[in-house]
Amino acid sequence: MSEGSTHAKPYIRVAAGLILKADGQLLLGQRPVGKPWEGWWELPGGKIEADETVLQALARELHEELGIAVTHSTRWVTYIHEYPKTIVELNFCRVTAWEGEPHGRENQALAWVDPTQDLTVGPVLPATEPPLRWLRLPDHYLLTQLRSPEQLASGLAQLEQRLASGVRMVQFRERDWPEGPSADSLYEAFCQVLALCRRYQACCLVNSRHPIEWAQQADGLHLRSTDVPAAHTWAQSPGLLGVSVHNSGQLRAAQSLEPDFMVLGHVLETPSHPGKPPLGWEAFSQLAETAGCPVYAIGGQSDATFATAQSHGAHGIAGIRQL
Ligand SMILES: Nc1nc2c([nH]c(=O)n2[C@H]2C[C@H](O)[C@@H](COP(=O)(O)OP(=O)(O)OP(=O)(O)O)O2)c(=O)[nH]1
Repeated sequence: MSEGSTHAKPYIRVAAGLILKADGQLLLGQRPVGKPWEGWWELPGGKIEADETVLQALARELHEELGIAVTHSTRWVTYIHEYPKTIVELNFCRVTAWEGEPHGRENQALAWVDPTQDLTVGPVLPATEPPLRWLRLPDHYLLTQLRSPEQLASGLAQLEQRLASGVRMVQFRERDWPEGPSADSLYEAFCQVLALCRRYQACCLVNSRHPIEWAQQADGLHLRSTDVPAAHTWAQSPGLLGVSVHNSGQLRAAQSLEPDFMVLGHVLETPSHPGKPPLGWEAFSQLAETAGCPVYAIGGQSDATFATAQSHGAHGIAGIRQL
């Protein structure tokens, strides 16, 4: 190393809370005078001490900064951001229950904002922008299963039922369509699915087994893990990008595409992967922690597993049957 060359940047581990009211409002705080980035808005939280877990640090920081006692929090996304002088590992956690009314105990201003709209405060720290974007992702991700022209009408009726009961993100994926994944008859079915999604203001992503042009007509592309290497050579398609992964190698490869989210599984036994051993929740949470973006759990998921999925770091659940 030549004289005067820079030393490695300090690596700071931070726990930051997405404090969410039941109506979706999110709490932001303004960095107080005297701190780096003073006046910028951020998620409440702070540095993790050596002997603390992420959730312990979060609870301590939120008590110190806001005077609240956290009663329910889950890990969400761990995201690494490089600033000019530091590298920050942000352990974003969702906080959905607490005691006390948050108030700035460090002279910081606070604001409840609607994360689905343009922010009424600003600017937010650069590393705080991704989680605000990710919060817009619905927590249920439904995969279609129309199967065949004969079963199309009943498949569409089932899809409409799921949309009517609140599903807001759909992946068009037909593995068994008898005429193949690019057939004209399937394109017609896809157009009907897209129209249904539009009617319910749900977004529709198209699986990469189907023609890329279909994804361009919809709201984004969902890549199979086997299509990740080829995706580097494709022109970037607009909209959301989701990627399916099953192990750490695939997860690393998917990261290079900087997707909006990943789908990881199968977590539990599922009829679509008979005889293949499931990942289980521990492996799921260890892998999800390294993804750097929201992760949906897939495989045996239903409302009965939703809380377990979130307590293992999932953004939400994905599936065909029970969503
Ligand atoms: N709390 C929080 N920190 C964030 C966010 N986004 C982001 O880049 N950071 C960065 C800014 C800082 O470099 C670091 C947090 O450090 P900090 O200085 O606030 O930590 P702290 O509360 O423990 O402060 P101190 O002990 O140094 O006074 O993480 C965010 O949304 N919330």
